[in-house]
Amino acid sequence: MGSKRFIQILDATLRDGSHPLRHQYDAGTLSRIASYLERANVPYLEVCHGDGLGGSSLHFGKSRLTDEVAISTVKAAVQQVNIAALLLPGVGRLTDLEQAVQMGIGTIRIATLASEADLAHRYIKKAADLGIEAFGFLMLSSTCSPEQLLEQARKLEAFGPNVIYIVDSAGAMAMDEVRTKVSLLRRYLSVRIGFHGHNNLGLAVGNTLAAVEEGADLVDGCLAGFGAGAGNAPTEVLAAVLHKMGYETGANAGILLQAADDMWKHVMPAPQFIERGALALGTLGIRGSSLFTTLPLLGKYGIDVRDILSQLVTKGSDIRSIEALADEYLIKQSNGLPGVRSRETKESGPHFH
Ligand SMILES: C[C@H](O)CC(=O)C(=O)O
Repeated sequence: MGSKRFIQILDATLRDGSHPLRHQYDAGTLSRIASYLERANVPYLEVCHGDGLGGSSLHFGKSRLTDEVAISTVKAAVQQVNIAALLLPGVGRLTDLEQAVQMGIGTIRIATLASEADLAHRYIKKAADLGIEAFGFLMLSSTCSPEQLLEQARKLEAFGPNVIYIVDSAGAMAMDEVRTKVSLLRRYLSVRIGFHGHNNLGLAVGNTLAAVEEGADLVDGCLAGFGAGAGNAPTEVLAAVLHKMGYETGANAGILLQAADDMWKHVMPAPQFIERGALALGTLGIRGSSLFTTLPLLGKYGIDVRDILSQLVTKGSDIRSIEALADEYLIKQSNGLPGVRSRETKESGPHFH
Protein backbone atom coordinates (compact mmCIF):
# COMPACT_ATOMS: atom_id res chain seq x y z
CA MET A 1 0.00 0.00 0.00
CA GLY A 2 3.05 2.24 0.53
CA SER A 3 2.32 5.85 1.41
CA LYS A 4 -0.93 6.01 -0.55
CA ARG A 5 -3.83 7.57 1.33
CA PHE A 6 -6.51 4.98 2.04
CA ILE A 7 -10.11 5.86 1.15
CA GLN A 8 -12.97 3.52 2.05
CA ILE A 9 -15.96 3.09 -0.23
CA LEU A 10 -19.46 2.36 1.05
CA ASP A 11 -21.71 0.93 -1.63
CA ALA A 12 -25.36 1.96 -1.20
CA THR A 13 -26.79 0.16 -4.27
CA LEU A 14 -29.04 -2.07 -2.16
CA ARG A 15 -30.51 0.97 -0.37
CA ASP A 16 -30.28 4.22 -2.40
CA GLY A 17 -30.20 2.18 -5.62
CA SER A 18 -33.63 0.81 -4.80
CA HIS A 19 -35.30 4.20 -5.49
CA PRO A 20 -35.29 3.85 -9.30
CA LEU A 21 -36.69 0.33 -8.92
CA ARG A 22 -39.31 1.57 -6.46
CA HIS A 23 -37.86 -0.65 -3.74
CA GLN A 24 -38.61 -3.90 -5.63
CA TYR A 25 -35.32 -5.80 -5.27
CA ASP A 26 -35.86 -9.55 -5.05
CA ALA A 27 -33.84 -11.91 -2.88
CA GLY A 28 -31.79 -13.26 -5.81
CA THR A 29 -30.65 -9.78 -6.78
CA LEU A 30 -29.77 -8.88 -3.18
CA SER A 31 -27.63 -12.03 -2.78
CA ARG A 32 -25.94 -11.69 -6.16
CA ILE A 33 -25.06 -8.01 -5.82
CA ALA A 34 -23.91 -8.46 -2.22
CA SER A 35 -21.61 -11.33 -3.33
CA TYR A 36 -20.11 -9.14 -6.06
CA LEU A 37 -19.43 -6.40 -3.50
CA GLU A 38 -17.83 -8.87 -1.14
CA ARG A 39 -15.63 -10.29 -3.90
CA ALA A 40 -14.69 -6.74 -4.89
CA ASN A 41 -13.53 -6.20 -1.29
CA VAL A 42 -15.75 -3.20 -0.64
CA PRO A 43 -15.67 -2.63 3.15
CA TYR A 44 -19.30 -1.52 3.57
CA LEU A 45 -22.58 -2.18 1.80
CA GLU A 46 -25.92 -0.67 2.78
CA VAL A 47 -29.22 -2.53 2.52
CA CYS A 48 -32.77 -1.54 3.47
CA HIS A 49 -35.69 0.41 1.99
CA GLY A 50 -34.47 3.45 0.01
CA ASP A 51 -35.90 5.78 2.66
CA GLY A 52 -34.32 3.82 5.46
CA LEU A 53 -35.53 1.23 7.97
CA GLY A 54 -39.30 1.37 8.31
CA GLY A 55 -39.63 3.26 5.02
CA SER A 56 -41.86 0.65 3.37
CA SER A 57 -45.30 2.36 3.31
CA LEU A 58 -47.79 3.74 0.84
CA HIS A 59 -46.24 7.14 1.32
CA PHE A 60 -42.62 6.19 0.55
CA GLY A 61 -43.45 3.13 -1.55
CA LYS A 62 -43.92 -0.43 -0.38
CA SER A 63 -40.82 -2.57 -0.77
CA ARG A 64 -41.07 -6.10 -2.16
CA LEU A 65 -39.14 -7.52 0.81
CA THR A 66 -39.23 -6.30 4.39
CA ASP A 67 -36.03 -4.78 5.79
CA GLU A 68 -35.60 -7.86 7.98
CA VAL A 69 -35.77 -10.23 5.01
CA ALA A 70 -33.52 -8.01 2.89
CA ILE A 71 -30.86 -7.74 5.60
CA SER A 72 -30.90 -11.43 6.47
CA THR A 73 -30.73 -12.35 2.77
CA VAL A 74 -27.60 -10.22 2.36
CA LYS A 75 -26.16 -11.51 5.63
CA ALA A 76 -26.45 -15.08 4.34
CA ALA A 77 -24.62 -14.14 1.12
CA VAL A 78 -21.52 -12.46 2.61
CA GLN A 79 -18.87 -13.04 5.25
CA GLN A 80 -16.48 -10.08 5.37
CA VAL A 81 -18.30 -7.00 4.21
CA ASN A 82 -19.79 -4.81 6.91
CA ILE A 83 -23.56 -4.52 6.49
CA ALA A 84 -25.01 -1.05 7.09
CA ALA A 85 -28.54 0.35 7.09
CA LEU A 86 -29.97 3.87 7.10
CA LEU A 87 -32.45 5.22 9.63
CA LEU A 88 -34.36 8.49 9.45
CA PRO A 89 -35.61 9.29 12.98
CA GLY A 90 -39.39 9.29 12.84
CA VAL A 91 -39.54 7.03 9.76
CA GLY A 92 -37.53 4.25 11.41
CA ARG A 93 -37.91 3.55 15.12
CA LEU A 94 -35.63 2.23 17.83
CA THR A 95 -37.33 -1.16 17.50
CA ASP A 96 -36.50 -1.19 13.76
CA LEU A 97 -32.88 -0.62 14.72
CA GLU A 98 -32.94 -3.47 17.23
CA GLN A 99 -34.41 -5.84 14.64
CA ALA A 100 -31.86 -4.80 12.01
CA VAL A 101 -29.04 -5.54 14.45
CA GLN A 102 -30.52 -8.97 15.12
CA MET A 103 -30.59 -9.58 11.36
CA GLY A 104 -26.89 -8.73 11.08
CA ILE A 105 -26.13 -5.04 10.50
CA GLY A 106 -22.92 -3.77 12.09
CA THR A 107 -23.38 -0.10 11.17
CA ILE A 108 -26.33 2.26 11.28
CA ARG A 109 -26.36 5.62 9.50
CA ILE A 110 -28.62 8.09 11.28
CA ALA A 111 -29.99 10.47 8.66
CA THR A 112 -31.33 13.84 9.80
CA LEU A 113 -31.76 17.08 7.96
CA ALA A 114 -28.44 18.91 8.16
CA SER A 115 -30.13 21.62 10.25
CA GLU A 116 -31.53 19.09 12.79
CA ALA A 117 -28.55 17.04 13.91
CA ASP A 118 -29.82 16.89 17.50
CA LEU A 119 -32.48 14.35 16.41
CA ALA A 120 -29.72 11.79 15.95
CA HIS A 121 -28.83 11.67 19.64
CA ARG A 122 -30.97 8.84 21.00
CA TYR A 123 -30.36 6.67 17.93
CA ILE A 124 -26.59 7.03 18.18
CA LYS A 125 -26.83 6.20 21.87
CA LYS A 126 -28.98 3.17 21.08
CA ALA A 127 -26.42 1.99 18.52
CA ALA A 128 -23.69 2.22 21.18
CA ASP A 129 -25.88 0.22 23.59
CA LEU A 130 -26.36 -2.41 20.87
CA GLY A 131 -22.61 -2.52 20.23
CA ILE A 132 -22.65 -1.35 16.59
CA GLU A 133 -21.09 1.58 14.72
CA ALA A 134 -23.17 4.72 14.14
CA PHE A 135 -22.57 7.32 11.45
CA GLY A 136 -24.24 10.75 11.40
CA PHE A 137 -25.70 11.48 7.93
CA LEU A 138 -26.48 15.18 7.42
CA MET A 139 -29.01 15.21 4.58
CA LEU A 140 -29.56 18.26 2.40
CA SER A 141 -26.23 19.72 3.52
CA SER A 142 -26.64 22.14 0.62
CA THR A 143 -29.34 24.01 2.58
CA CYS A 144 -26.93 25.08 5.36
CA SER A 145 -24.18 27.68 5.16
CA PRO A 146 -20.70 26.30 5.97
CA GLU A 147 -20.91 27.86 9.44
CA GLN A 148 -24.36 26.38 10.12
CA LEU A 149 -23.18 22.98 8.94
CA LEU A 150 -20.16 23.16 11.24
CA GLU A 151 -22.38 24.12 14.18
CA GLN A 152 -24.65 21.11 13.51
CA ALA A 153 -21.70 18.78 12.94
CA ARG A 154 -20.19 19.86 16.25
CA LYS A 155 -23.44 18.99 18.04
CA LEU A 156 -23.46 15.67 16.25
CA GLU A 157 -19.83 14.92 17.10
CA ALA A 158 -20.66 15.30 20.80
CA PHE A 159 -23.04 12.30 20.49
CA GLY A 160 -20.05 10.09 19.57
CA PRO A 161 -20.62 8.91 15.97
CA ASN A 162 -17.79 7.07 14.20
CA VAL A 163 -18.20 9.14 11.03
CA ILE A 164 -20.05 12.34 10.08
CA TYR A 165 -21.32 12.48 6.52
CA ILE A 166 -21.94 15.55 4.43
CA VAL A 167 -24.84 14.48 2.23
CA ASP A 168 -25.72 16.24 -1.00
CA SER A 169 -29.24 14.79 -1.13
CA ALA A 170 -30.40 17.12 -3.87
CA GLY A 171 -27.23 16.84 -5.97
CA ALA A 172 -27.20 20.61 -5.71
CA MET A 173 -23.66 21.31 -4.55
CA ALA A 174 -20.83 22.32 -6.87
CA MET A 175 -17.20 21.52 -6.12
CA ASP A 176 -16.27 24.80 -4.40
CA GLU A 177 -19.11 24.35 -1.94
CA VAL A 178 -18.06 20.77 -1.23
CA ARG A 179 -14.46 21.87 -0.69
CA THR A 180 -15.44 24.68 1.68
CA LYS A 181 -17.77 22.50 3.77
CA VAL A 182 -15.55 19.42 3.98
CA SER A 183 -12.41 21.43 4.78
CA LEU A 184 -14.21 23.40 7.50
CA LEU A 185 -15.45 20.24 9.20
CA ARG A 186 -12.07 18.55 8.74
CA ARG A 187 -10.36 21.52 10.39
CA TYR A 188 -12.58 21.69 13.49
CA LEU A 189 -13.70 18.09 14.08
CA SER A 190 -11.75 14.99 15.11
CA VAL A 191 -14.25 12.44 13.77
CA ARG A 192 -13.89 10.88 10.29
CA ILE A 193 -15.70 12.74 7.50
CA GLY A 194 -17.77 10.97 4.85
CA PHE A 195 -19.38 12.24 1.65
CA HIS A 196 -22.52 11.06 -0.18
CA GLY A 197 -23.20 12.78 -3.49
CA HIS A 198 -26.08 12.76 -5.98
CA ASN A 199 -25.63 13.35 -9.68
CA ASN A 200 -28.41 15.81 -10.57
CA LEU A 201 -25.88 18.33 -11.85
CA GLY A 202 -23.52 15.65 -13.18
CA LEU A 203 -21.07 16.35 -10.34
CA ALA A 204 -21.35 13.31 -8.09
CA VAL A 205 -17.91 11.90 -8.96
CA GLY A 206 -16.21 15.32 -9.12
CA ASN A 207 -17.73 16.36 -5.81
CA THR A 208 -16.66 13.11 -4.18
CA LEU A 209 -13.09 13.60 -5.37
CA ALA A 210 -13.17 17.19 -4.08
CA ALA A 211 -14.40 15.87 -0.71
CA VAL A 212 -11.56 13.32 -0.64
CA GLU A 213 -8.98 15.99 -1.44
CA GLU A 214 -10.28 18.06 1.48
CA GLY A 215 -10.08 15.20 3.97
CA ALA A 216 -13.11 12.90 3.59
CA ASP A 217 -11.99 9.28 3.82
CA LEU A 218 -15.26 7.36 3.51
CA VAL A 219 -17.25 7.94 0.33
CA ASP A 220 -20.47 6.52 -1.07
CA GLY A 221 -21.22 5.07 -4.45
CA CYS A 222 -23.92 2.98 -6.12
CA LEU A 223 -23.22 0.48 -8.89
CA ALA A 224 -23.76 2.02 -12.34
CA GLY A 225 -24.78 5.17 -10.43
CA PHE A 226 -28.33 3.93 -9.72
CA GLY A 227 -29.96 5.99 -6.97
CA ALA A 228 -32.43 8.71 -6.12
CA GLY A 229 -32.72 11.73 -8.42
CA ALA A 230 -30.20 11.35 -11.23
CA GLY A 231 -28.45 8.70 -9.17
CA ASN A 232 -25.23 8.63 -7.16
CA ALA A 233 -21.51 8.46 -7.90
CA PRO A 234 -20.98 5.09 -9.67
CA THR A 235 -19.01 2.87 -7.27
CA GLU A 236 -16.98 1.27 -10.07
CA VAL A 237 -16.01 4.69 -11.45
CA LEU A 238 -15.09 6.01 -8.01
CA ALA A 239 -12.78 3.05 -7.42
CA ALA A 240 -11.12 3.39 -10.84
CA VAL A 241 -10.67 7.18 -10.59
CA LEU A 242 -9.46 7.12 -6.99
CA HIS A 243 -6.83 4.54 -8.00
CA LYS A 244 -5.82 6.63 -11.01
CA MET A 245 -5.41 9.64 -8.73
CA GLY A 246 -3.06 7.69 -6.48
CA TYR A 247 -5.39 6.70 -3.64
CA GLU A 248 -5.79 3.16 -2.35
CA THR A 249 -9.29 1.77 -1.74
CA GLY A 250 -8.64 -1.95 -1.48
CA ALA A 251 -11.54 -2.44 -3.91
CA ASN A 252 -11.32 -4.36 -7.17
CA ALA A 253 -12.62 -2.03 -9.90
CA GLY A 254 -12.89 -4.89 -12.41
CA ILE A 255 -15.32 -6.88 -10.25
CA LEU A 256 -17.26 -3.70 -9.50
CA LEU A 257 -17.57 -3.15 -13.24
CA GLN A 258 -19.04 -6.65 -13.69
CA ALA A 259 -21.51 -5.91 -10.90
CA ALA A 260 -22.45 -2.58 -12.52
CA ASP A 261 -23.05 -4.39 -15.85
CA ASP A 262 -25.27 -6.87 -14.05
CA MET A 263 -27.26 -3.99 -12.54
CA TRP A 264 -28.12 -2.24 -15.76
CA LYS A 265 -28.45 -5.38 -17.89
CA HIS A 266 -30.44 -7.58 -15.51
CA VAL A 267 -31.87 -5.54 -12.65
CA MET A 268 -32.88 -2.07 -13.79
CA PRO A 269 -35.27 -1.43 -16.68
CA ALA A 270 -32.91 1.17 -18.22
CA PRO A 271 -29.64 2.98 -17.49
CA GLN A 272 -30.11 6.16 -15.45
CA PHE A 273 -29.31 9.57 -16.89
CA ILE A 274 -29.88 13.20 -15.95
CA GLU A 275 -33.37 13.81 -17.28
CA ARG A 276 -35.05 17.18 -16.92
CA GLY A 277 -36.84 16.46 -13.64
CA ALA A 278 -33.56 15.44 -11.99
CA LEU A 279 -31.72 18.45 -13.39
CA ALA A 280 -34.51 20.66 -12.09
CA LEU A 281 -34.23 19.11 -8.61
CA GLY A 282 -30.46 19.63 -8.60
CA THR A 283 -30.77 23.21 -9.75
CA LEU A 284 -33.44 24.00 -7.17
CA GLY A 285 -31.89 22.00 -4.34
CA ILE A 286 -34.79 19.57 -3.85
CA ARG A 287 -34.21 16.03 -2.56
CA GLY A 288 -33.96 13.51 -5.38
CA SER A 289 -36.01 10.68 -3.86
CA SER A 290 -39.04 12.90 -4.57
CA LEU A 291 -38.63 11.95 -8.21
CA PHE A 292 -39.66 8.41 -7.44
CA THR A 293 -42.30 8.97 -4.75
CA THR A 294 -44.03 12.29 -4.22
CA LEU A 295 -43.65 13.89 -7.62
CA PRO A 296 -45.06 11.01 -9.71
CA LEU A 297 -47.94 10.70 -7.26
CA LEU A 298 -48.80 14.34 -7.81
CA GLY A 299 -48.65 13.55 -11.51
CA LYS A 300 -51.34 10.95 -10.91
CA TYR A 301 -53.61 13.83 -9.95
CA GLY A 302 -52.99 15.51 -13.30
CA ILE A 303 -50.16 17.82 -12.25
CA ASP A 304 -47.13 17.69 -14.52
CA VAL A 305 -44.66 18.44 -11.76
CA ARG A 306 -41.53 17.90 -13.84
CA ASP A 307 -42.79 20.41 -16.32
CA ILE A 308 -43.47 22.91 -13.54
CA LEU A 309 -40.03 22.28 -12.06
CA SER A 310 -38.21 22.75 -15.32
CA GLN A 311 -40.15 25.95 -16.04
CA LEU A 312 -39.11 27.23 -12.63
CA VAL A 313 -35.51 26.37 -13.37
CA THR A 314 -35.75 28.28 -16.63
CA LYS A 315 -37.18 31.27 -14.77
CA GLY A 316 -34.54 30.96 -12.06
CA SER A 317 -37.06 30.69 -9.20
CA ASP A 318 -36.10 29.17 -5.88
CA ILE A 319 -38.91 26.96 -4.62
CA ARG A 320 -37.42 24.81 -1.92
CA SER A 321 -40.81 24.61 -0.29
CA ILE A 322 -42.37 22.64 -3.18
CA GLU A 323 -41.38 19.41 -1.45
CA ALA A 324 -43.21 20.46 1.70
CA LEU A 325 -46.26 21.51 -0.30
CA ALA A 326 -46.30 18.22 -2.16
CA ASP A 327 -46.02 16.43 1.15
CA GLU A 328 -48.95 18.30 2.68
CA TYR A 329 -51.03 17.46 -0.37
CA LEU A 330 -50.23 13.77 -0.19
CA ILE A 331 -50.79 13.58 3.57
CA LYS A 332 -54.29 14.99 2.97
CA GLN A 333 -54.89 12.43 0.23
CA SER A 334 -53.58 9.51 2.25
CA ASN A 335 -54.89 10.20 5.76
CA GLY A 336 -57.38 7.51 6.61
CA LEU A 337 -56.09 5.00 4.07
CA PRO A 338 -55.09 1.66 5.62
CA GLY A 339 -51.34 1.19 5.97
CA VAL A 340 -50.49 4.89 5.73
CA ARG A 341 -48.69 6.32 8.73
CA SER A 342 -49.73 9.94 9.01
CA ARG A 343 -47.40 12.69 10.24
CA GLU A 344 -49.23 12.80 13.59
CA THR A 345 -48.77 9.12 14.40
CA LYS A 346 -45.00 9.07 13.87
CA GLU A 347 -42.41 9.38 16.60
CA SER A 348 -41.17 12.91 17.14
CA GLY A 349 -38.83 13.95 14.39
CA PRO A 350 -38.90 15.58 10.99
CA HIS A 351 -40.80 14.25 8.02
CA PHE A 352 -38.78 13.09 5.04
CA HIS A 353 -39.29 11.69 1.63
C1 LIG B 1 -33.67 9.10 2.26
C2 LIG B 1 -32.63 9.58 1.29
O1 LIG B 1 -32.71 8.83 0.10
C3 LIG B 1 -31.26 9.50 1.94
C4 LIG B 1 -30.18 9.89 0.98
O2 LIG B 1 -29.50 9.05 0.41
C5 LIG B 1 -29.95 11.31 0.73
O3 LIG B 1 -30.51 12.16 1.42
O4 LIG B 1 -29.17 11.58 -0.22
